[in-house]
Amino acid sequence: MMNFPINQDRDYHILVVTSVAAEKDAVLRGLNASSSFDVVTSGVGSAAAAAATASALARTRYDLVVSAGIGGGFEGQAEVGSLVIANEIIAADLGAETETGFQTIEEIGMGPDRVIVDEGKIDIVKRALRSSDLVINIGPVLTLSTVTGTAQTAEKLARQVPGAAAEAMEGFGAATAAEMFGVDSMEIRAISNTVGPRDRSAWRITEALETLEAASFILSEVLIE
Ligand SMILES: O=C(O)c1cccc(C(=O)CC[C@H]2O[C@@H](n3cnc4c(=O)[nH]cnc43)[C@H](O)[C@@H]2O)c1
Repeated sequence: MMNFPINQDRDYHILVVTSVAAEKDAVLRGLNASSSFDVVTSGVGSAAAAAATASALARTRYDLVVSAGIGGGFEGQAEVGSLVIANEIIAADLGAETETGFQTIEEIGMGPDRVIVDEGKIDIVKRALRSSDLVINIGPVLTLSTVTGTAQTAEKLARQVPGAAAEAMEGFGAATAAEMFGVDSMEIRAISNTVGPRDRSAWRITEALETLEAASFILSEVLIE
């Protein structure tokens, strides 16, 4: 079994941030009481995720923060039931509206619009997850304040971030808090729905939570206990 390149002197300690209790429960079922992980529920949105992450990091030393939950998959990039591992965690609606269109926070010179995930960690997780039945996609995961509800917005976001794999609402908040504490972060999203016209009845939440549980089980196995 492959392991993170960790400090062998002590346990590697990971904080998992989920938005709602059902996601936390799925992660906990998968982790099977592993002592290397703490799982918290932040509430929905980037601000809640940042606050919960910072609060946990201020109390306890962690080596890695993982924003985990269900998410929307971009058509042709991540199908319902698959798992997305973020290589970039992007604040896709943080910026300014201009006469010529949306400009990101980075484009208007107000700070970075993304957190780049360490490639080595993605590789370890990806290889571990490959031994499972899960369908894995790696790509940018967008953090939005509003769930996309039209084909037009889905297309706009796909143009704005070529290769965007998924969208959710917490990743950038958790990753920014982690960065401020000098801690690496990742984001994993189990795809419950396709990004596009709103149809909440089509969300496959049970299937996505099963994917999240299975991914969490494998994550717990790639760590040294
Ligand atoms: O109703 C339930 O049983 C239930 C169980 C687990 C999770 C939920 C949520 O509604 C989670 C909200 C959470 O999901 C993310 N999400 C999911 N799909 C999208 C999307 O298409 N666009 C943006 N975010 C999405 C998001 O991170 C929310 O915080 C309900």
